[in-house]
Amino acid sequence: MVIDVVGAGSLGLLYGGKLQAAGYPVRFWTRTSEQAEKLRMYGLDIMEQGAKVKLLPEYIQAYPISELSARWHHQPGDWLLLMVKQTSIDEVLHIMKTMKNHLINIACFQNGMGHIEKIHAAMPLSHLYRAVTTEGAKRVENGVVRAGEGETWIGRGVHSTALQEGTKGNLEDISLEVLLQQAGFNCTVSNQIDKLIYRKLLINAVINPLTAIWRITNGELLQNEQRITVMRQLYDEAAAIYKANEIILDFNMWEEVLSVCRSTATNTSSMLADVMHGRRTEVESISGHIVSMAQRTGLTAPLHETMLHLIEGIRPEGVS
Ligand SMILES: NC(=O)C1=CN([C@@H]2O[C@H](COP(=O)(O)OP(=O)(O)OC[C@H]3O[C@@H](n4cnc5c(N)ncnc54)[C@H](OP(=O)(O)O)[C@@H]3O)[C@@H](O)[C@H]2O)C=CC1
Ligand SMILES: CC(C)(CO)C(=O)C(=O)O
Repeated sequence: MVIDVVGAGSLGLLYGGKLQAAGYPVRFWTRTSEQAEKLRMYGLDIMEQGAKVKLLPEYIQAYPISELSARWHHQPGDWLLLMVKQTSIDEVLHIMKTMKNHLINIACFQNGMGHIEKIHAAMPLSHLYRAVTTEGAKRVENGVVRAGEGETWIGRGVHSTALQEGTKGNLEDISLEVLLQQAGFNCTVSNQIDKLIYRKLLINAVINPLTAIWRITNGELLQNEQRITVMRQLYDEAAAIYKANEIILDFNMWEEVLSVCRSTATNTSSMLADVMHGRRTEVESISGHIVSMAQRTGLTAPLHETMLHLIEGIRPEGVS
């Protein structure tokens, strides 16, 4: 059993680190040789609930992504956990192009939408799984902090590679579920993964751009009426677009949005973190996706489109 973790950032280090700590061989694939070298030299600290687990350097397998294809052909992995951001998907797929004729079990953890179609086009023989998680991971010097223990759901969305009932895919679902459970994640296989993805998309589309524009934590969104009014307007616009696209969510989504703000009150949203570090954000796959969904059904999404332009407009200078 070999698990490849592509992208050794917050989520990659948390999942990869905990899988390795549970005894599964993990290979980390990093963007730079420097990060791979550092992991091999210092090991990896995983901090959760005030305790620290140290993965010793001699047990760490970390390599630059440029070596993925050659090493994978020499020793194929059983699972590939794709843990880069939406903004790095094209680059990673370009690097993986010599692996396109292989069947690889790929679990995709990205927030936002649009990546599965791209990955499917580039890796047509692979089995693609969507993963949604409410874990909170934060990369720190030589390690990662599990900021909030959440839930992880995995499944095959309707847009993923079609698999017939009873084929290997179902067994693979279970095996990844078990691996993640043994590593200490609250993980379930879901046959409603698309619903969960759309649920997360709506939450991200309301919370992320506003926290990034106002530079506030998720909890601070609820601290005055003006903020809640704009959140509600974004929510209502998205809800109408979901309805037109026949996406029915069973949950009371407005309550869910408020509840996520409360349960992650002290979080810096991922979009705010990206803006503050001058990185590209995932806004195109979040607000941009809501705009595309509106266009598909002859609607408009003026508020989400404005969010898209406001966030994209922060680059290239950034905001100090
Ligand atoms: N963090 C969290 O708690 C959660 C994150 N997510 C989602 O998970 C995804 C990953 O998020 P997160 O871990 O926070 O992001 P990070 O930015 O912390 O990690 C992404 C990692 O990918 C690396 N990377 C970029 N390009 C490449 C490449 N070409 N090859 C290999 N590695 C590459 C980056 O390297 P470098 O640093 O060198 O640029 C970085 O280490 C996002 O879509 C996010 O929305 C979902 C739920 C929770
Ligand atoms: C749920 C939320 C808003 C938590 O911070 C998130 O997913 C993000 O920051 O991207």
